[in-house]
Order: sequence, then structure tokens, then C-alpha cells
Amino acid sequence: MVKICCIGAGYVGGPTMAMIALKCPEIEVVVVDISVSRINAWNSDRLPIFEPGLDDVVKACRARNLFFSSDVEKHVADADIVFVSVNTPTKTRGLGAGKAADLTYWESAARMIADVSKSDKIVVEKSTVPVKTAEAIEKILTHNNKGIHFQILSNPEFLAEGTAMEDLMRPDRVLIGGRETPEGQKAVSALAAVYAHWVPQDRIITMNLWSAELSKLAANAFLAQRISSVNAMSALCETTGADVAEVAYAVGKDSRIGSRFLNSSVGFGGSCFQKDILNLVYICECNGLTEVAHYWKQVVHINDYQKSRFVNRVVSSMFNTVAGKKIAILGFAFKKDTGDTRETAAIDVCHGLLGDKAQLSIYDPQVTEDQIRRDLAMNKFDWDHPQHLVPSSPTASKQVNVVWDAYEATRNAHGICIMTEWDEFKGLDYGRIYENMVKPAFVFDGRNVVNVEEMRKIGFIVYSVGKPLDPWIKDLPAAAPSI
Ligand SMILES: NC(=O)c1ccc[n+]([C@@H]2O[C@H](COP(=O)([O-])OP(=O)(O)OC[C@H]3O[C@@H](n4cnc5c(N)ncnc54)[C@H](O)[C@@H]3O)[C@@H](O)[C@H]2O)c1
Ligand SMILES: O=c1ccn([C@@H]2O[C@H](COP(=O)(O)OP(=O)(O)O[C@H]3O[C@H](CO)[C@@H](O)[C@H](O)[C@H]3O)[C@@H](O)[C@H]2O)c(=O)[nH]1
Repeated sequence: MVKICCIGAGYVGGPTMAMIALKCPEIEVVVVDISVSRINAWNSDRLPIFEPGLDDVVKACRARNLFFSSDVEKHVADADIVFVSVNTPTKTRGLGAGKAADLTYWESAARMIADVSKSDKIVVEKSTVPVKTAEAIEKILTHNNKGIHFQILSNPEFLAEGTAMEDLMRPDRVLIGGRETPEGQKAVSALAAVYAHWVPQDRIITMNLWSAELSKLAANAFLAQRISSVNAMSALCETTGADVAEVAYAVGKDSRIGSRFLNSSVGFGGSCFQKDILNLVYICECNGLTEVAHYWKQVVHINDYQKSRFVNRVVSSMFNTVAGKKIAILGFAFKKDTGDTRETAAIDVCHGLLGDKAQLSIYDPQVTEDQIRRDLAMNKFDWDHPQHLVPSSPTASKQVNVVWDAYEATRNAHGICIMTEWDEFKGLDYGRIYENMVKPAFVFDGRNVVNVEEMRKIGFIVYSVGKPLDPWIKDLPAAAPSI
């Protein structure tokens, strides 16, 4: 029986291994993690991450050929194929701080693999890593020269949260990069054979290691660039009276461009886009490609601009002050159908409003109060470290109230900010909400969730990113101070 071990039981390690276990009943899959609480949660009825469809797959395979364990060394030693799916955060200090990938967790996993291995292994880079990481990992794996052979493969993951199980079930492509030696190609074939259980052959793409590593960063950069492009247009739409949804529709009808990923928003969030682009920027800078680095940096810059532009709209619309005013924050996750808050735009918007002394009442159907408070207290980039290393005592702020109901959040509020496109926010009784708010009642829609005309009929003053401006807002300053 082939044995697979995956180091890192997170948003990638958990779902990807669950899918492999489901599709390959003859393979034993063990997911290991240094976080005991995370492993306990994977072994419980309440999984540590919310992902539609994940519960059913885990329940079908757990204790059959899918196991979760904190006995990291034992299962790594036993495995034929070791996936490494640990955090690769942005460095917060030292060389490349604020841009470069911090490979501390990767390196410690690689050293451990080298130390405990007693048989040859295929080691698979599942984490998103800087191009050429495999070269460094090879050196670490072979440092103690025990005569064991390791083949390093790059097999980046393209799942998106909220649709992870569907993405894993029917991936657009699976990339496998390996050394162009007979041993390297044999390892590529062994991993391809795992995916071939359910992925059509023409979607399993093999290539050289560096192409596979770079393709992941490139794909995320291209995706994020589309969002920054449409968001840049949203600012122009607001000043000209154009509607960003109509512009995006027209642009997306060009089959060379395509319609997906052109939704204007308060800004992209999530654990990957910003981190991976900053990493790409750093790699370009290290290779002397200043103009290329500058080009990609603008994608993050526009994203930051979009978030501060939003805060600026809120404050300037509400008579230039939100001090002491209750503002409801509907949605805190970085997108719908996930409880993940990593780099969510809501954090920056809340910080902006708290800086202006607003009183926030936050509601998200999937994010806990503890998580929200922790996020608002955390330093930038600190979130992307194993949970047990992140400070666990969130600071209590009197300016923040977390509630479990949208109606409660909006009661007696002066304004509402929609930060996540949860379906339930479309179906709320906004007439009832309006009745219970302080007048004039404002809605700032960062996700184009509400029907602007209907909301205006109810009486709201509405700002919706990239839509023709409400007469109330039209003459107020649009641009945020430059960041
Ligand atoms: N989240 C996504 O949607 C996504 C998609 C594609 C790629 N990625 C990449 O995959 C990697 C993992 O992302 P994630 O979202 O699953 O992160 P995560 O924080 O959810 O999970 C990482 C896990 O690794 C564990 N870990 C860290 N060091 C370890 C070690 N030495 N030994 C054992 N366990 C260790 C942590 O405790 C944590 O549980 C990152 O490089 C990320 O960029 C993420
Ligand atoms: O048209 C769009 C599409 C997305 N977003 C926002 O962009 C962010 C990222 O969304 P999405 O890409 O759907 O989720 P992620 O889980 O971050 O997935 C991205 O990052 C993963 C980690 O690398 C990759 O594996 C995926 O392919 C890539 O889509 C979220 O805040 C979305 O709200 C928009 O504002 N407009």
C-alpha cells in the first residue's frame, strides 16, 4: 500500500488530502501537524475549517484510509510520498521584510524529514514557495548524507476557498514539476498516477521544477491583477457616472478576456494574493528586474487604495466624522462560504473606521468573536503563522461589538458597511433595518450585494463600489490620500 503523509493540516493540507483519500481508497493518507488542537479538531465532529462539502468527504474516509495525527515524525518516516503544506508567510523582519517569503516552517519540516527518514521518499512542495525553493530544499534534505534518496517535486495547489472541494474534484489543471533526470521523471510519474485516479490525463501537466514553482505565483498575480484592474476602473466609474458592472460585462464579453474574476469590490483579501505578489516582487527585485517588480507592486497598491478609498467614502459621506457613531459591519470573512479572515478587506476597513473613533457592530455568519477580536489586534502579516504561535488573548476594544445577527448589528446604527458577499445579505429585510436605524441611514456596499435603486426607494443613502453615485455623495471628495 502506498503511504502518503502531508505535513500541515490547514486549508490546503486538509481538503487536498481528504480528496486523495476519497479517490484513492488503496492509498493510506495521514495528515500531520504540530498544532495538536488543529489535529484534535480534524478528528472531531467540528472540523477546524468551514468548506462546503468537506465534512462529507472527511466523514467518508476518516479512519478508513484518512488519518489525522500530531505524531509528525512517525508518519513522515513511514511515508513513500511526503507533501509539505505548511505556512509560507511574508517575512516581518530582516532581509526582505514585508515582501519575501518566510521559509522558516518549510525549512524546519525539511530538516525533520531528513532526520527521521530511513527510506527513499518523494517530497512534494504543496505550499506556495519562491521559485528555486526546491534547490534549497534538496540541499537541506541531503545534508546528513545517510544514503537516502529524495526526489523533490513541485505540485502547487490552485484551489480557492469556499469552492475547494469542487476545485479539487474537477481541477482546471494539476501541475507537477520535477527534475529532468530519469529518477526525477519516475517521481513525476508516481505522483501523476495518484491524480490520474480522478483527473483526466490532459489536465495533468508536467514540466520542469522552476516552471511549476513560478506558474503558481504567476497565476495568482494574473488573477489579482484582474481585480485591481476592475477596481481601478471602479474609481473612474464613480467620477464619470459609468457603472462598473456594465463596463466589466462589456469587457468580459470579449472572449480573449473572459467574464470571470471581474467583480469590483472593496479589495481582494485572502491568504494568498497579497503574499504571493509581494513574494514575486521581491524575487524580481533580487534579480535586478526593477521595472517588473514595480509593475506587479501596483496590483497591491491599487488594492490598498481601494480599501482606503472605501473608508474615505464612509467618513466623508457621514458629515466627515464617524466618531461615536454606530456602524454595522456585515461580513468579516474575505469572501463568502468561508470562515477564513486572513487579509480580509474588513480588517483594514475596520481599522480605518476605528481610527476615526467609530463604534463597530460586526456580524459574520461564520467568523467567531474571538477570531474577529484577534484579527483586529494583530500586527500585519502575523496571522500567517501556525495558530498556536499567534498571541491567543485578543485585546478587548470598547469600540467593537460582535453580534450574531444582522438585524442586531444594524439596530440604531448610522451606517452599514457590507464587507462580504454572503447570500443572506441579499435577502435581508432592509425596510425593517431602515426603520431601526438612525437617519439619515447610510449603506456602503463593498461587494455590490444590494439593489441600489430599491435601497434608495426605502430611503437609504447608498454607496456601492463603482456604481453611479448617490446625489448625496456626488460632490464629496472621492480620492483617498495617497498611501
Ligand atoms: N489557503 C489557500 O487557499 C491556499 C491555496 C493554495 C496554496 N496555498 C498555500 O499553501 C500553504 C499552506 O496554506 P494553508 O492555507 O493551508 O495554511 P494553514 O495555516 O491553514 O496551514 C498550515 C499548517 O501547517 C502547520 N505547520 C507549520 N509548520 C509545521 C511543521 N514544521 N510541521 C508540521 N506542521 C506545521 C501549521 O500548524 C498549520 O496548521 C501556503 O504556502 C499557502 O500559500 C494556500
Ligand atoms: O472578481 C473577483 C473575484 C475575487 N475577488 C476577491 O478576491 C479575493 C480572493 O478570492 P478567490 O481567488 O476566489 O479566493 P482564494 O481562496 O484567495 O483563491 C485564490 O488564491 C488561492 C491561494 O493561492 C489560489 O489557489 C486560487 O486559485 C486563487 O483563486 C477575495 O477577497 C474575493 O472576494 C474580487 O474582489 N473580485
